[in-house]
Amino acid sequence: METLKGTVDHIIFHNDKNGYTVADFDVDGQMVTVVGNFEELKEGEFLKLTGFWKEHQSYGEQFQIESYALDLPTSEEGVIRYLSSGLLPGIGEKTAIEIVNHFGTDTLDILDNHPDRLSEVHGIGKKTLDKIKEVYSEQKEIRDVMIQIQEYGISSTYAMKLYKTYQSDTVRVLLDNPYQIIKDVRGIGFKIADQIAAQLGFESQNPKRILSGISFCLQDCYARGNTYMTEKDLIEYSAGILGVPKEDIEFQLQELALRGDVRLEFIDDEPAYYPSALFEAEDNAALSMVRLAGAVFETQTVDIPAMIAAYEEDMSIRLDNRQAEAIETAIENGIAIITGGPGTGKTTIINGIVYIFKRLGMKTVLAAPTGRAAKRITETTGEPAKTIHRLLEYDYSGDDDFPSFNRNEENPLEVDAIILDEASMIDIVLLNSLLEAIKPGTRLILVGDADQLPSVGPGNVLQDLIESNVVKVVRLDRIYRQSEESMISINAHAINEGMMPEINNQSDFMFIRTMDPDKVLDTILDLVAWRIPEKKGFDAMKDIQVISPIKKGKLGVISLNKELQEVLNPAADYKKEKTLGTVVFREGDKVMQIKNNYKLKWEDIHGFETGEGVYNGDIGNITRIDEYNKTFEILLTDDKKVVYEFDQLDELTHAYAMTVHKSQGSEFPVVIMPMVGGPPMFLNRKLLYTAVTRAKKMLMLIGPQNYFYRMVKSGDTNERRTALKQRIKMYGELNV
Ligand SMILES: Nc1ncnc2c1ncn2[C@@H]1O[C@H](COP(=O)(O)OP(=O)(O)OP(=O)(O)O)[C@@H](O)[C@H]1O
Repeated sequence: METLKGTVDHIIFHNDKNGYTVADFDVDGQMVTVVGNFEELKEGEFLKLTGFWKEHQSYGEQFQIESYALDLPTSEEGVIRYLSSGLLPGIGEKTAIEIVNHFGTDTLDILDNHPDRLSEVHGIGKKTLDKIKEVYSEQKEIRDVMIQIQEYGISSTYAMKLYKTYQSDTVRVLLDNPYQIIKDVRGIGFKIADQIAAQLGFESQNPKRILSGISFCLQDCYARGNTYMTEKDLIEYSAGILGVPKEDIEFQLQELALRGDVRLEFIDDEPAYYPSALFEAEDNAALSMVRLAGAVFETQTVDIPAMIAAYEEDMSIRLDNRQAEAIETAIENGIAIITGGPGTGKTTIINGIVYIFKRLGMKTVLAAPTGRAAKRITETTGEPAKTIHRLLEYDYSGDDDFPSFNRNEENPLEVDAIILDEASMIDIVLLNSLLEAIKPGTRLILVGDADQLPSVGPGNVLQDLIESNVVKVVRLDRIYRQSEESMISINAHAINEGMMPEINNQSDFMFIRTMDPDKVLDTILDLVAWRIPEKKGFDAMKDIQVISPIKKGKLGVISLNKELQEVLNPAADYKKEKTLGTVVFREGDKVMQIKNNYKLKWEDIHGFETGEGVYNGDIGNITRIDEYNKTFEILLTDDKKVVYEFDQLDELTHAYAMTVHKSQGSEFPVVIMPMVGGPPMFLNRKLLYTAVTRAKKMLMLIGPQNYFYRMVKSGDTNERRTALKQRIKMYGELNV
């Protein structure tokens, strides 16, 4: 390792997201290029850099920075360069020389301790002096704090993040409770805070450490979809992570419960802990469910069979008994659940309910947990559907994990009925928010496929509701989309029942058997880029979607995206590119929005319509990268043009391939999926069933057949620890 001392002369490049910076650095008048990760670097700063020299293919010799610290120059020449670097307002080279001529090597000491003496120098008036004093003292504070925290061995990147949050309080906060930074500083989790604490000399049995470690374990539990952890599991897990005796965990758990951070409950006679917010969500949701389900509607005056008959006539179909029962149940009850596999008529029933409610003069809204799903429902029903976040008027300023909404108990939705499609995707927190905004007398109809993967967020909502036996459930079981040539629906139903489907490569459900992962990859690339577009006329970008059960590895989404980009949109001189970390975004790329952004503006390219809101799962193509304005232009599949700033790039990912979880709620003409091996916890029947049901016209599975077989036979090993079912039963029995 070497050290360099000098002034930041010019920042050539800075990536706001990961801090990657390239700069010209002035070492005693000699310019060198330095590269490294900086939270924020200012031109003019004097730094001590530690790192090593390396040769870059195109740019020659560069200094790669491992760590840095703010420092001060010692030579007169260095001080002149430092003062005139632009860091201090009103000081150019001429004034800097005059200052140093006057004070010599004491200059910085004068600035630190007797800044008023600067007025002795010709050309520095009161205004300039005041400004210099202000900026210099800010600089000094940053320098002092940074020097102090870096002495504890905290890396420069974290040191700057900490300083930005706490400023002059940084050291005090760190010494008092380094675990506090997990809550306050974005991007710092338990593991980093724990390392910092160790460097500060915190013992492993320090109560603050144990409290924070338990919270981390609980958080990890709900990141896996559970709402609680049994006491036994939580103690074992925490003791393992923290490396302390179980008794220490038990003791601090009581402390957390006393503080109200966690909630102790007995579930099936076993003690269990919830993060308090999740307990509230689950318990409130259960209570609201029971209350809504208990609503009685006067429907004697409504001739339901006649209304159904009118709908049948208008649509020229004949509903089967279950379908008719589904509509009746929705009309007669406060809550109804309508569940069924693909092609069993869920959309047909939604249309029927909307049709009848309209005739009854009822105000009805359609909603879905994701933007993609809402869009699809709008397309299939012809009725406008909203995301739940939109419906409830999401408050942007809040925390994404526990969102707050303008529609709530005090300001409920003024509607007569809410139909929620893709209900399997709703998590417990969002369900609770929705229920809070529903006033008595409003009907709630949940439509979905209970056999699909549960929500990404915590809870197992749809299945728990069904199993509670308190809410009315109708299961649609007859498949209508079953024309002779369509094996996708038939096979999806077979998979769902744990039976090996019939595979006949003449149908729309195909399986290509290949053992070698390299071959699987080659086949996918060949199919997407050439064979399917040429032989079947599907568009490689628009119609074909590759999905994968995994993110990492050769057949994971990250690698597939790189490979598919290479064949579908290779680099070319005329295509501009922008790199984010290791990902290259290129004009022409297929990309996907990965979070809901309700403020992002769009413009319909066919008309003058404009609006706001681009949703998690929206797909489009990069049509333009504009280096000058630092923007990206994206054309979404529904012909909306959206302009992103460069610093919003982390809201996008390539969409040549996506995970099965991400594909939930969307459908594609052609779906291609590699078969990969892995634990049944992740690779199970539900996942396969969800993947298969994404395909509308053609499905191709590629890989070893035994992986396929294992998934079909694996059953539902994805059991989550949730207690919505038990709570609904309990409140139901209490007759609240
Ligand atoms: N009772 C019926 N008689 C005749 N055709 C029906 C009947 N019910 C549904 N269909 C037809 O079956 C097809 C599938 O129905 P629908 O789209 O409502 O099912 P779905 O459950 O919403 O499917 P998916 O979840 O796969 O989108 C449609 O073409 C629909 O018109």
